[in-house]
Amino acid sequence: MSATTHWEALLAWLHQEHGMKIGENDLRVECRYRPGVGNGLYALNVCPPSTTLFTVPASALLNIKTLVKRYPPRTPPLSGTQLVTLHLFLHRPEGNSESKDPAFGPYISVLPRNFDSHPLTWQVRNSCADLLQRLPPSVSKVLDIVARRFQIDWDTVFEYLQDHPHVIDASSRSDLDASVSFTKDPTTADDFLWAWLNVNTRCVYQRLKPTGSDPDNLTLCPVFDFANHSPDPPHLLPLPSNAEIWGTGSKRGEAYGLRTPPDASFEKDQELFIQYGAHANKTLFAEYGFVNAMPEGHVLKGIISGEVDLQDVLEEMLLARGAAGQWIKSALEEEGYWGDWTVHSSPKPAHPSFRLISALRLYHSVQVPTTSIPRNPDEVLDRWRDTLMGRHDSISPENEQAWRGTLLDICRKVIRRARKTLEEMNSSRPEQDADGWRQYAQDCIKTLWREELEVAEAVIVSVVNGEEFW
Ligand SMILES: C[S@@+](CC[C@H](N)C(=O)[O-])C[C@H]1O[C@@H](n2cnc3c(N)ncnc32)[C@H](O)[C@@H]1O
Repeated sequence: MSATTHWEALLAWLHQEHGMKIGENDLRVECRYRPGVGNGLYALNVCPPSTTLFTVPASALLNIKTLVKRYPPRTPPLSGTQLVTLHLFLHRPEGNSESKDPAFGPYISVLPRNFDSHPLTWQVRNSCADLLQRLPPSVSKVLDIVARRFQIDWDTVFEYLQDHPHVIDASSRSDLDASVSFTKDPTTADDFLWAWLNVNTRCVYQRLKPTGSDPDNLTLCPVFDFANHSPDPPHLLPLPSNAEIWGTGSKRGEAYGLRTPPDASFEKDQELFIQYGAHANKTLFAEYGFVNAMPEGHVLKGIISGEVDLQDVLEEMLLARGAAGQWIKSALEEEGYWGDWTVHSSPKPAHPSFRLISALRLYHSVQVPTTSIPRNPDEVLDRWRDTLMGRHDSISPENEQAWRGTLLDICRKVIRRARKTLEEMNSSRPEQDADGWRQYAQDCIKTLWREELEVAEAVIVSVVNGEEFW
């Protein structure tokens, strides 16, 4: 089936099976394909502010409410992510054919058929080492966290299938039999990964449970999940929810959809975006497999906001300080200042985060390069804590000068390694692949390094200009 036929089949299913209104005043968007980004949502006509673009009935959503009764219970229950992933896993389309799921088949059939270009796929399959090795350390770290989440969900669902092998009988696939619940072979893991990535890259927040922060408040919503991300407004907004307004959660789930914001209208044929949270590029890449576009120089000039996470650099520095480093690490952990040490290109001037400044202040509270613990630890810590609490602006002028100097060294190091990797990547030809995604992935990785380079350059300018940061 072509993309257009898939879209039409999806609309027919939403209308006929779920009673969704698809007249021109009820469905004001259409799915269209754009190379590099895939499918997206486009306005069929001019859309004034505060216009409902479409409403998908609750019964057509894939979430804990619509699925829980279909599967035997477990204690503790499968999470929303695990349940939706299990359902997709059991009804994955075979080859180029359609999903045979009698309940959600036409929806499952429009989902991406593979995630070869997603970095989690490389990590789980142990493939594309050339790309994985080129990731900035901070991106590898986020990817490891995503991979751990995937592994926990896969282990849990696998265990569930072992306890309930007859669940496999509900699968509409011809290639799944009960043996799946006994062997965790790579093909089965790959099927589960496909399902999990669909959930992780396409689920949206929907208030289903009484507590707003419940991790099961997520849903796969047809049509909605064609919306791509843009860091810049205007963004479409989810339809208001009664469950959210009353703070109650929703017994059977609610219809869901999108509307235009109160302060923006959209032209006919314009692509319509949502914002997948205010994520840094490293998170967008590890979770969703893409990065925000960054024209050269825009981060350096502060036109686009860039961020670098310096965890690996600081950890290396602390390791080199022996017992003193270990002592500093413990103090940072105890005060809740361990990690999340970042530098930013905007708002101007480019600057280190307060957490980074604080870590560097403590680092220099023990004379560098001394490797032994200070003789007056309480005194050292008290003076440092005064800066955390705002009782003092600094530990001392010498300490300020020292951490600013170290920040310059760190930025120079970041620039060196970014330049080196970019040069290597520019001089090596990417491996060819049939779908052409490798070039796209390489470009994303280069953007990640360029962000590191430009943020570090901008911070050097700030330090050299004597900017005060707080
Ligand atoms: C919710 S889906 C959006 C629809 C998707 N493009 C499709 O083809 O079905 C999220 C995925 O779309 C892609 N995507 C979203 N926003 C993007 C953007 N600004 N640039 C590139 N890819 C984007 C990423 O692959 C992401 O994992």
